[in-house]
Amino acid sequence: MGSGVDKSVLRRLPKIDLHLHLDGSVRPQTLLELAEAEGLTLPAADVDRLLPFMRVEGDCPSLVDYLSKFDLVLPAMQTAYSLERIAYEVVEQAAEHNCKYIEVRMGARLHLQKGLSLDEVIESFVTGLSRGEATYGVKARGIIICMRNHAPQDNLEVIEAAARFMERGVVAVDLAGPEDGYPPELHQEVFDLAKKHGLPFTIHAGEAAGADSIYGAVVKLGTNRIGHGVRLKEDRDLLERVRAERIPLEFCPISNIQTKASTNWETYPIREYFDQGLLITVNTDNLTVSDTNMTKELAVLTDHFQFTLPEMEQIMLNSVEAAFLEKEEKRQLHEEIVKSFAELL
Ligand SMILES: O=c1[nH]cnc2c1ncn2[C@@H]1O[C@H](CO)[C@@H](O)[C@H]1O
Ligand SMILES: [Zn+2]
Repeated sequence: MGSGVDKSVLRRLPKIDLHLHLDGSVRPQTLLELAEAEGLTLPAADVDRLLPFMRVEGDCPSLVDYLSKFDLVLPAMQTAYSLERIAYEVVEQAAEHNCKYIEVRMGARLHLQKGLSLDEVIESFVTGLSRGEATYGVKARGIIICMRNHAPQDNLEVIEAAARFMERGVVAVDLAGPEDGYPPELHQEVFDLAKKHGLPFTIHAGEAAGADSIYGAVVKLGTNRIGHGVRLKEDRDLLERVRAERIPLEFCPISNIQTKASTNWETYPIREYFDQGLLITVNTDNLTVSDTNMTKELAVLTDHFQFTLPEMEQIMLNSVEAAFLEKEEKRQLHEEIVKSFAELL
């Protein structure tokens, strides 16, 4: 198997990661230090022993099981200092894999447990991203997540807060969390408000639930992008519409297998969708929880799906098209990707 792409080349390729959760990407060493400073109890006192509690190991039965991993880190993400630091370190980790542009997402309401306001949470987050961008030269923007299991009323406040940061690094909003039992339509009003503010959005759909969930996101809510969308092939008409409208799919291969969006690589539809002309992008989802990075994700493409370097370049250019950036910023990013690939090929 494999398409003969040299693994050392994969790390050096220029990359874009559009689907990356802040709380799923905390370094274990950072969690240890934050817990120590804040007097929080952890199940282990060193990195090696802590890691199994932070990432999915072996078989993970479902998305709900996967999401339980986030309970461990959230208590240590309740201060301006920790949010700023973790955001900065996500940019640092992206730089290690030659990412040129990343969109990092966070559920603002998950960080209110120690008295921070929504605005303070978002402020700390975008400050960390900009400090990371200034240090590492990785362009970093923020997406603010509404949780599907939170009341729409609470999510309306999240949208209002996100809108106040549109000039300071927030480029979009999202809907995440447990998919079964929480169809996108529950939050129709929330995303209508995002539209009113001119805030684009992406919706997690077609990961744990089927094509109905993607239908809700695309047809009812009018989403700009789809988080995952793996199960799109269950509705051929909808697939055709997503293709024709060039609605990007944010695939996260390693996470998608862990959460059982597909049971194995044989049934994972990335090659099929790519060849059909869907706007496929490849992303990490959660660096720590999924024990991944962009180099590993690209290795999956060569090892299991025989993607060639020019095809990987196309995937990165799809990400440029899908990015929540202004036209001129996209033009520059496009140029940078093409130039770096030309130097490496
Ligand atoms: O793959 C995913 N699907 C759905 N929800 C997710 C995924 N990864 C993380 N989160 C959820 O988003 C919250 C904010 O980052 C996390 O706390 C987790 O509940
Ligand atoms: Zn996600």
